Amino acid sequence: MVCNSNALWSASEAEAHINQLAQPLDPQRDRELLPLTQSLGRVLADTVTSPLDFPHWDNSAMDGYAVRFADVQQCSADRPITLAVVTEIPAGKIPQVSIKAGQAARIFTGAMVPLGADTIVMQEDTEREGDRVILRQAPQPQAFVRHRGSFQRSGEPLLPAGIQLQAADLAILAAAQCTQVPVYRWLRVAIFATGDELVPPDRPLQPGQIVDSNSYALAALVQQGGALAQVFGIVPDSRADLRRAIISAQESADVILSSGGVSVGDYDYIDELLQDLGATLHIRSVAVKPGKPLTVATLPGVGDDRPRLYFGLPGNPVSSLVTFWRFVQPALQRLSGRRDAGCRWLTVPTAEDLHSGGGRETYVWGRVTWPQGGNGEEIQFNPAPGYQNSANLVNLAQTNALAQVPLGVKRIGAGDRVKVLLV
Ligand SMILES: Nc1nc2c(c(=O)[nH]1)N[C@H]1C(S)=C(S)[C@@H](COP(=O)(O)OP(=O)(O)OC[C@H]3O[C@@H](n4cnc5c(N)ncnc54)[C@H](O)[C@@H]3O)O[C@H]1N2
Ligand code: MOO
Ligand SMILES: [Mg+2]
Repeated sequence: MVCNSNALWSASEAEAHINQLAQPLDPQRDRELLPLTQSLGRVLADTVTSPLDFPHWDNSAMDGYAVRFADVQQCSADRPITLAVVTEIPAGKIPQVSIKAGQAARIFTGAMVPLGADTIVMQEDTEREGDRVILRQAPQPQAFVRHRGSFQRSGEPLLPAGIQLQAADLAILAAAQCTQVPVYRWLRVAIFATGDELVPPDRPLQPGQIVDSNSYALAALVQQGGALAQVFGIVPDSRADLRRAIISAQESADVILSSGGVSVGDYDYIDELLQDLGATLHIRSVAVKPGKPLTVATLPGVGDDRPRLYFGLPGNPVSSLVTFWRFVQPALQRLSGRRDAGCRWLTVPTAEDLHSGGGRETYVWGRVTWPQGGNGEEIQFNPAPGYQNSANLVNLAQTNALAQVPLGVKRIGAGDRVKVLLV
């Protein structure tokens, strides 16, 4: 089935349509429980609720003395107050006595505040004489007490579903004794490269041949994005081989990425085969440069009823990566259950003039650089030096941003601000 797929889509229309097609994994069905130590980078499938109050009990934020505020509120340099130190409470020990009028407890950071005391005085503000402590200034009431539940109450949500777990999140899960973490299963992404001219990197090149570099870039991007890359390798420009590759990808993956074979050449078979296989073709070309031929289709699931999302990326190495960054990456994030799915844009000055033909939204590849020291430099975009051509992967190395020259704009001058996609 073909649905308005012959239109030339604008980038934002294509993005919105892909967003609708990319339905997230099911948080119930598509989940696994993982040990905490294996959950870094995975996407939380459920809200995690705190089983505990944070802090778990009133405790001291300082090394010093636990006192009763009523005893010391009047004290000053002229009227120092002396309290009897009746006990010592290190961290991890349960206070053995409660503090009565005229008494104090020696206490350390993280230790439980004893009954009777309500205020901590840091030791730098005290003088110790034997088993007595002298105060010459009044503390604030409840000073340096970290109260039970003041950070978070038990039963309240600690972490929301859909976040990609980072170091600080693991710390919270550990503190909440959540040792088995509910995460979305890996999203499975099949990748294959099409073209009779392609060979793997370890084969001697014959005239007319080039190395399949796209498979390596795409697999790396899929892995970086937190999905499982299933690399199928090189498929020749043959209908039968391509058909077999698509069917086996349909059996094993949630998303299928191919590169090459989506333009108008006699050996560009992808769209025709997708139609033969019952796919719905949504998008066939987008007004972006590089990357105009971009096929987006849905295929029926094999083995389960989840539709497979198919991206036929253009073969040119830069086009293939740029369309991944602009259209596939946010879709994979969304499919993986991420609540923050989407492109990350920033507006920064460009260090050099940027050019476009004006007929397509154009992406200039390069680097956003951050100032190294506080010497007044600004964050800026630097286009990659050398020839910006969709077949030139040499100057694509170390790209971390694509500057967007909007449709109809032919030049953005050095020093002017430009919208960049962080990749
Ligand atoms: N008559 C027209 N020709 C072309 C158009 C057009 O609108 N009309 N569009 C051009 C644009 S723009 C692009 S981008 C390419 C896209 O072509 P395909 O997606 O069909 O890709 P192929 O033809 O298979 O290959 C294009 C190019 O890329 C090299 N390639 C392919 N696969 C890989 C790989 N895995 N690793 C590295 N390099 C690869 C391939 O050798 C070709 O040089 O179409 C234009 N043509
Ligand atoms: O879009 Mo093609 O990617 O210009 O070479
Ligand atoms: Mg072609």
